[in-house]
Amino acid sequence: MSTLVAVRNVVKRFPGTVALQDVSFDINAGEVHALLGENGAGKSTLMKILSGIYEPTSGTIELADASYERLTPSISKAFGIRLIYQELSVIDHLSIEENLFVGSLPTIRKFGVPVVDSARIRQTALSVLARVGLKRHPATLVSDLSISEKQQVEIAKALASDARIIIMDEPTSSLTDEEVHHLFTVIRELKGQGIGIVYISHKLKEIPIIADRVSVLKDGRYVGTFDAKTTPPQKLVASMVGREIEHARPDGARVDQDKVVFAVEHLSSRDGRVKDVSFELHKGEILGFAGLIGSGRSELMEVIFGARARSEGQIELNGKVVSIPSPYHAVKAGLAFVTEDRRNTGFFHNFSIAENISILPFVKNTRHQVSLERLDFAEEKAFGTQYKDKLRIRCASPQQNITELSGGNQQKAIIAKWLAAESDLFIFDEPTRGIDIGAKTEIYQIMRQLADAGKGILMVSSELPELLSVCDRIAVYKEGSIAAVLPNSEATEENIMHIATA
Ligand SMILES: Nc1ncnc2c1ncn2[C@@H]1O[C@H](COP(=O)(O)OP(=O)(O)OP(=O)(O)O)[C@@H](O)[C@H]1O
Repeated sequence: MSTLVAVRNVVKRFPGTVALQDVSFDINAGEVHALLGENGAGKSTLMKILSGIYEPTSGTIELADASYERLTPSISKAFGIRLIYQELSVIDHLSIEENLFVGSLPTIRKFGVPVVDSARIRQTALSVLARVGLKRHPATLVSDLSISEKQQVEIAKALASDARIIIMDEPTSSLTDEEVHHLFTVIRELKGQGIGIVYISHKLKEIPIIADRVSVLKDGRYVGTFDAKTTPPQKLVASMVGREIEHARPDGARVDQDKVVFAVEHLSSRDGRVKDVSFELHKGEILGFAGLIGSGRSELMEVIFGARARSEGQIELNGKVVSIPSPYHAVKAGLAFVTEDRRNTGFFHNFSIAENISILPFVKNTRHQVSLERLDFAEEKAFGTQYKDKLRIRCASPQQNITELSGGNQQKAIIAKWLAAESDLFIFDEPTRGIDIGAKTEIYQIMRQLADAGKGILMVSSELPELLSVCDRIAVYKEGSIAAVLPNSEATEENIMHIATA
């Protein structure tokens, strides 16, 4: 197999952080090369260097026969390197074919004037959609597609512009099992066509199924490259984390069945997405919500949090009916919501880590409008340092802008924000998406500690093993309502899926 790209001894320093320290990595034509590492290990930084977004501090990048000290986005693009982010970048209000050619519309000259070459667009669109197995008309609006179809559009877009290397960052994080299966079929097709795939994932079980080689980064350093099919997962974990991972299983002994800390009665949303939902949460209990992607679990959490209009029903927190017409009221009432859409609703982009963590206690404890003069900067700094240490947030300092953190560390900062607000009821929606295996366990332990301290915990997850290992009871959600609630002792992946799809 020929080497398409080789990164040699790359170092990347940011102020206060060494993101990559002497890292080498290469990609062959027709292979899937997985990249593993804990949150903040340097995976995204390495990929951004390959895309020409970041300039390495030192080291070289070899493309075919030429060697570069840095790539620019145009060199990277011209060579055929394409990066597909976890949060897809397709444009909803354009059609599939318009998305495929955004920024590079092919033109022809008619009467001496350049006009869009619609025939070529249609022809190329049909050909690349067939390559990714997307059975949709090219004129379909992207807003009408599912997440997995949008992802296929992104891959098709890479193919339409002659990709030689496609980097996929956590491509299965929002897909159902069936969609993952389809994606793997597409990846195998692309391999067969000689395309090199870089596959970033925190899901270890995917590695032997889809990858040929796997490289591991730890704290910005290159650990090694292994055969993806034969290397035992424990060896990969050990090289990635450097310690044994324990799993927190609920024992249920601390659940007080007689004390209800949170109750929802006959809750419905105005838009009909949530239909007459009732449940109770007991002291010390973690209640999980299983269901298919799109079954409406997040919508239920939004209604509870006042972010989606309620038509009927009531909510009780610690025995008192609470009025939650908006998220502001939810915060005031003591609710916390770690949303699944981290980038858009998780944090304030222009704020530091410390500011993000300390903003809610301030909002919660003041009757006044938030104004800069009222902020206590010493307290803010103290909050930042306290939670950075408590949740082991990997950052140069709590004063760093939150957008500079790796995805997983941003998630920890979001959890810190709600812990700092001393909330009473925590809603965790897909809390470990994009989170590494070590940090996942830390998040489960935080959830268990909160439950033990008498806080209510609701957890939505599409990872059934995670729900089974963390939750005391699991509500199976289907088409906007709860179809069944199973105690952990009776719940299995099979019976949950059976109820969710019946
Ligand atoms: N623009 C930046 N400015 C400062 N530091 C940065 C910047 N980008 C990344 N870093 C730091 O570099 C380190 C590596 O981050 P990177 O995003 O590459 O990690 P990752 O392995 O992709 O993690 P994750 O699995 O959480 O996405 C982190 O400590 C991060 O805070």
